[in-house]
Amino acid sequence: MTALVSARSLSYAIGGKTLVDDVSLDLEAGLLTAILGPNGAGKTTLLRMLTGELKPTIGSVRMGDETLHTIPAWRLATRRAVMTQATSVTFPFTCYEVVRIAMQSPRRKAASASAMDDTVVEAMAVADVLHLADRFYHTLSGGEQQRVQFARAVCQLKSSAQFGMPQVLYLDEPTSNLDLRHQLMLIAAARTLATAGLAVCAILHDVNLACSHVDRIVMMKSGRAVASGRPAAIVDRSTVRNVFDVDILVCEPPPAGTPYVLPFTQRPG
Ligand SMILES: Nc1ncnc2c1ncn2[C@@H]1O[C@H](COP(=O)(O)OP(=O)(O)OP(=O)(O)O)[C@@H](O)[C@H]1O
Repeated sequence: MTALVSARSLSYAIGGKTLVDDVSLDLEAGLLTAILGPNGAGKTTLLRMLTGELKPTIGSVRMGDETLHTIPAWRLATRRAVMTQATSVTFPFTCYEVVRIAMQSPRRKAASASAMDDTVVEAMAVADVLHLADRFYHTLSGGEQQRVQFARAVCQLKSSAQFGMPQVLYLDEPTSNLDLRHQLMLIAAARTLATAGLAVCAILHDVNLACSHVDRIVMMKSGRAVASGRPAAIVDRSTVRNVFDVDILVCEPPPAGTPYVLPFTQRPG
């Protein structure tokens, strides 16, 4: 399969500290990839290089046959969307307005007002926030705000689909504030988007959720990718112990797409 995004030998250093060290990965259309690892492992720094927000100190990111940093911002916005960890909105926008902002690309082909509304409504329905459309964003709970941000990212890509370019969706800890049902809903929505042809890349902390729902996992520790591949191929007792310093009691691969609970115990000493 051809990679939509190809990162080679990415390193990022600041103030004499190397945050990401020689990481290579491919993101392919149709696949949901999770980046896992402990706090401070370099996951967000890696994601920010993949999205183009940070320029690697060493290495390069290619999107299709172009180098990421040569793609103009307006065109990049039609090809990749990013849901960041926390997004505050200063002005008293409604949720509908927060999602609709994602459609306001200056190079967007003219669309009728009703067509715009349809895309916003569709994205809000995917994130289960349609019932919050008229609420002020700043009055929502953390989990509700997170789902609105997911809708915003989905809206950005759906409204750019008319350009016919391959698209990538990046999600930085998209389930961190969500209840169990909405965690499963969001990961299922991400999977549906991947099945529809997007490359989806999500930073997750829930190893269970990743094992049962994603196609590929990249495990990071201390800035390096220490394992990558299919969940069943790389998530075992020794990898989890090495990366998270936690012993797994049971590690049975679940049936595809089903949630399950993996009992953990803290390593003694
Ligand atoms: N601008 C910076 N200057 C110095 N250190 C930084 C800077 N940005 C991040 N770091 C450090 O780099 C390391 C990696 O940060 P990063 O946010 O990529 O980790 P992460 O794996 O996403 O962690 P988390 O799971 O906690 O979100 C952390 O130790 C962080 O404190």
